[in-house]
Amino acid sequence: MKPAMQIPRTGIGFDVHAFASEDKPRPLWLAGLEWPGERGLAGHSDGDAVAHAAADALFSASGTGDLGTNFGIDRPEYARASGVTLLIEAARIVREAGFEIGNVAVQLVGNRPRFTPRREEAETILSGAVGAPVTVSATTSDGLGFTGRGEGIAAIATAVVVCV
Ligand SMILES: Nc1ccn([C@@H]2O[C@H](COP(=O)(O)O)[C@@H](O)[C@H]2O)c(=O)n1
Ligand SMILES: C[C@@]1(CO)OP(=O)(O)OP(=O)(O)OC[C@H]1O
Repeated sequence: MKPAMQIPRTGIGFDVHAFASEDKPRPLWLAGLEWPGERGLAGHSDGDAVAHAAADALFSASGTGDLGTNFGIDRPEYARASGVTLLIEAARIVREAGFEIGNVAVQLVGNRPRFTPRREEAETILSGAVGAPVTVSATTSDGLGFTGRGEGIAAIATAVVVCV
């Protein structure tokens, strides 16, 4: 007998982190990579907005909450946590809830860092963390808004999961 078709579920995630103030410098971690010479992002964790948006899209698709409910800032173990660590844990939670992950697509919005030269490196690391393809694109906001003024970085993500 033909098995019933599993209808895929989509999810969405969005995250923003401000650049750290100059008197409290931090390294930049974004899309699972360190970016030497670039201004770091503020946050309880390492501020990796790309990894956070990807994790939130996975939680959204699987109905397993969001970043705050799974990794709240009241949890000292997540202080300075890397985005890749959070993404690995997010994928584990999603699979434990009975889903397989199809893919995750993320777009970062910001002037810097110039992302394209390291896109493949980032996609390899993030795909390894999720255990499914993660693609990342980048755009500026044409000089407009907080990303255009260089105050921070935004990332938006979608994910597809299937109940197994
Ligand atoms: N941080 C960024 C932003 C953009 N790119 C690349 O530049 C292309 C053009 O960006 P526009 O915002 O002017 O459309 C974009 O498609 C990316 O390939 C980048 O590498 N890093
Ligand atoms: C990741 C967490 C937890 O360390 O902290 P932040 O680095 O501040 O990141 P954010 O995207 O604001 O939200 C979720 C938090 O729970």
